[in-house]
Amino acid sequence: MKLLAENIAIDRGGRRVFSGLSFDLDAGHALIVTGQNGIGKSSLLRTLAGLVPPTEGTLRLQGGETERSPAEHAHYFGHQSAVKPALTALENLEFWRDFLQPARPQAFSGFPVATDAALEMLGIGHTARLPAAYLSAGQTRRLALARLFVCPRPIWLMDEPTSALDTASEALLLTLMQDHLTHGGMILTATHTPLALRPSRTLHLEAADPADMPSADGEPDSLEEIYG
Ligand SMILES: Nc1ncnc2c1ncn2[C@@H]1O[C@H](COP(=O)(O)OP(=O)(O)OP(=O)(O)O)[C@@H](O)[C@H]1O
Repeated sequence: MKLLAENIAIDRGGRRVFSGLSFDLDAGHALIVTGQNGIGKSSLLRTLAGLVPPTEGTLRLQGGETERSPAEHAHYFGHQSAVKPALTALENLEFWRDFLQPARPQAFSGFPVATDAALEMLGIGHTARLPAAYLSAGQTRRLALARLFVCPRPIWLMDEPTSALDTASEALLLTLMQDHLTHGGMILTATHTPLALRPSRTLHLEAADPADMPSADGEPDSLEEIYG
């Protein structure tokens, strides 16, 4: 399974954010998207999630379920937690389990986790019957993360995934992300915090020229960066 982005351009609010962006990503690998504020990291993830259509270029998933788009193979874990405050933590998770269609192409061996087990796994089992409105910011993020486990999908699109998480939760998140890669999943994550995922490479977005037209260099700096 391989994700291919070819010559992608994205416009937001009538302005070109970047153009000519190409990269690929194999099953079991992470792509860490870096770059200064406003360069287009979130926009790229939202495009991959099917929320912002690219102005130019193509996105393809080789070896995926043929009748489904790359976005339908992906979980988007963005800045908003997509949690309904009036529902309990468990009800929120049951909603997402029933709403989302799992995607399990051949190269991906992720499996569904039961809703209560997913809450336990994220360390918030004791909040299962609480209205989500009563959860702390970090607990709400953990609840949003639990969604990724009740419905297996190979591509995780994660925008600043460590935000609002304490040190222990960050370590847990890293373990879960690494486990996802081990099962043949892919992770594209925009982050300002270094994440020690293996194997991973960096896609650094930067403004390229005096015309201030951002572009991207997807080449890793070194082999250590990929496999170290
Ligand atoms: N809904 C929108 N409408 C218009 N412009 C937008 C919209 N969302 C983002 N933009 C613009 O697109 C550009 C890229 O924003 P984006 O959020 O992708 O950057 P980012 O690299 O993720 O930034 P940060 O590191 O601050 O999160 C910015 O100039 C931003 O103002």
